[in-house]
Amino acid sequence: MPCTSPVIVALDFPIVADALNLAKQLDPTKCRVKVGKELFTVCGPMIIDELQKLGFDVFLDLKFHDIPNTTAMAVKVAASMGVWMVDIHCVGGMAMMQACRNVLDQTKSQTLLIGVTVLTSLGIDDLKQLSITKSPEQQVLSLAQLAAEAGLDGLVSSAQEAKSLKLNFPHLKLVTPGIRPEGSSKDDQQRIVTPAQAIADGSDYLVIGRPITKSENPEQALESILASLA
Ligand SMILES: O=C(O)c1cc(=O)[nH]c(=O)n1[C@@H]1O[C@H](COP(=O)(O)O)[C@@H](O)[C@H]1O
Repeated sequence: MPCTSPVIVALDFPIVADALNLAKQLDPTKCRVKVGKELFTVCGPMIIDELQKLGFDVFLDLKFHDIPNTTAMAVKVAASMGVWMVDIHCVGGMAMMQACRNVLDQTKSQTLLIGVTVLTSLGIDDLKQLSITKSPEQQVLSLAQLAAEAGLDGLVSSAQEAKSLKLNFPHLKLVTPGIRPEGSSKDDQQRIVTPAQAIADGSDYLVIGRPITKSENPEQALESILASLA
């Protein structure tokens, strides 16, 4: 059965057995899974294969950012593993984003190409330190414009920007981390939104890690998030 759930569970683990143990507690019709830098660095492509065998769509979140050729070749290899979604940093620039778009088009890949705008761990003061004088929302919208022109399939941002992004870029998929159910710890995230609010504001996919993976009962945590969306 294809997955219609908006939830993507971030499998941020340093040990492959722990990641697979968590995945086995989840139903692939009720969520997708994300493999990020920690898990991929420890175990490489085998984890993609294992999760696909369990029936999951996999978002390979390595946030590629390099010169255009290097990034495009990395995206090409990622897509050849049959991942559902892959991401790149929009700040890599137009030529880099276009090179990634072209390589996926040339190989007729179905993998969704998503551009990371402003990380959800960053607030206005962090942007100032980076000599960015725009607000997070203005910066997200500027990068989204470039991503749209480059032909990307979607964007990663906080759900705090979802309303304006959906209004301006209705054809782009919005992937929003920094999701925190009411009362849960903010951890290192700054621009947080509850699951229900994120969906109400136009998010297509909610990336959720610790509120599910660190819960005593991850399956129940996922169920209660899904129930809050119903
Ligand atoms: O690309 C991402 O997935 C991502 C982008 C972003 O701006 N913020 C962000 O938190 N993420 C990822 O989303 C996940 C969030 O995890 P939790 O904070 O535990 O819910 C982590 O795996 C992050 O790497």
